[in-house]
Amino acid sequence: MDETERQSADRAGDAQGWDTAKTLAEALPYIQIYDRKTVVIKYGGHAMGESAVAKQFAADVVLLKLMGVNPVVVHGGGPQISAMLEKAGVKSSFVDGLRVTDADTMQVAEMVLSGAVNKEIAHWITMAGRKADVRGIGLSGKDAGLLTVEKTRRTRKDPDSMIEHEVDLGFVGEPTRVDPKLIVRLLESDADWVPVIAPIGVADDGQTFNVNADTVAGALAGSLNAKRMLLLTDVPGVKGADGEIIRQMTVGEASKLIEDGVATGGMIPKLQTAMAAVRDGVEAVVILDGRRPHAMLVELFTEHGAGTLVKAEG
Ligand SMILES: Nc1ncnc2c1ncn2[C@@H]1O[C@H](COP(=O)(O)OP(=O)(O)O)[C@@H](O)[C@H]1O
Ligand SMILES: CC(=O)N[C@@H](CCC(=O)OP(=O)(O)O)C(=O)O
Repeated sequence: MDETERQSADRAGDAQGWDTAKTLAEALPYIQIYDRKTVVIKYGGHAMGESAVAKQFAADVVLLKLMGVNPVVVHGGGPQISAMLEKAGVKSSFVDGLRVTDADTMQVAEMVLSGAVNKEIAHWITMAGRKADVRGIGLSGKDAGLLTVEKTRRTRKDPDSMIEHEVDLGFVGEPTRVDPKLIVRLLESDADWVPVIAPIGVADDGQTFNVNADTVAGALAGSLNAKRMLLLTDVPGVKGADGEIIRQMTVGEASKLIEDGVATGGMIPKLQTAMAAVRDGVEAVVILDGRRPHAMLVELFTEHGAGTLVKAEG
């Protein structure tokens, strides 16, 4: 509290201040667990919603940084790409939650992801952290050779002939190599830098690819040996067959949800990413509602947690 606030505060009825202090004190064990640990945060396009919500997200990221966590933000922007494509009169379709990406779509996707969305999030982090010199740094998988990809292959069985044929997704890629040197340098620096990464990758021949943002977050979390990966989306967690949110599940249970068709659309790459990240050594992945103010803080710093946690078997 600064001096002006102190003068105007109603000191007699300040029970709220004591509650706040109690909450902070109770967070101490969790603050120590995450001290100087890397937490990869995937911020989905659906979670961004209105700018007030996104600004609140940026403020929470700054708070995490000042509490000693090393947040790395990977963002999506699916709905924002769709809106821009619609304006341009370009039709878009999805296969298993992945956008079929022709050359025109690729151009729009990169413009929206690396241009508009990336710079906006990095800027809001810088704005929210300016008094403490916390700075957002906007990058994409193209910068410093961060993300190498190869073309994603998908096959489908024709229901009549039962013959498998390839579905061409165009310029959709999946990570083959992550070179996290630049990110590690940024995190190790004494400066409070927060990397913000757009999900664009480059193939060995130099071609630019559109990559699902969950997949990028997972690959990066694995290569950084992150303590946690948080997937912020527009649902309170993963729903089971009964429609209830599942609080915790193993990698095997996550796989079964996809097999049984309980997880569909965008939830498929999310769960596949969570499973791969856990197998790569990320301690746990949490899928949670990014539209709810302070969801990340509830997950990391309270005993309740938020959303659905995916962890290894046993
Ligand atoms: N079992 C499930 N539990 C929760 N959400 C699910 C499930 N199956 C499919 N979904 C869908 O997945 C969506 C989240 O994925 P997506 O739209 O790609 O989000 P984002 O843009 O945040 O990455 C939810 O809004 C929901 O409609
Ligand atoms: C290949 C593919 O599907 N790429 C995504 C990239 C953005 C993304 O993943 O955004 P969300 O996290 O908001 O869904 C797309 O074009 O929509």
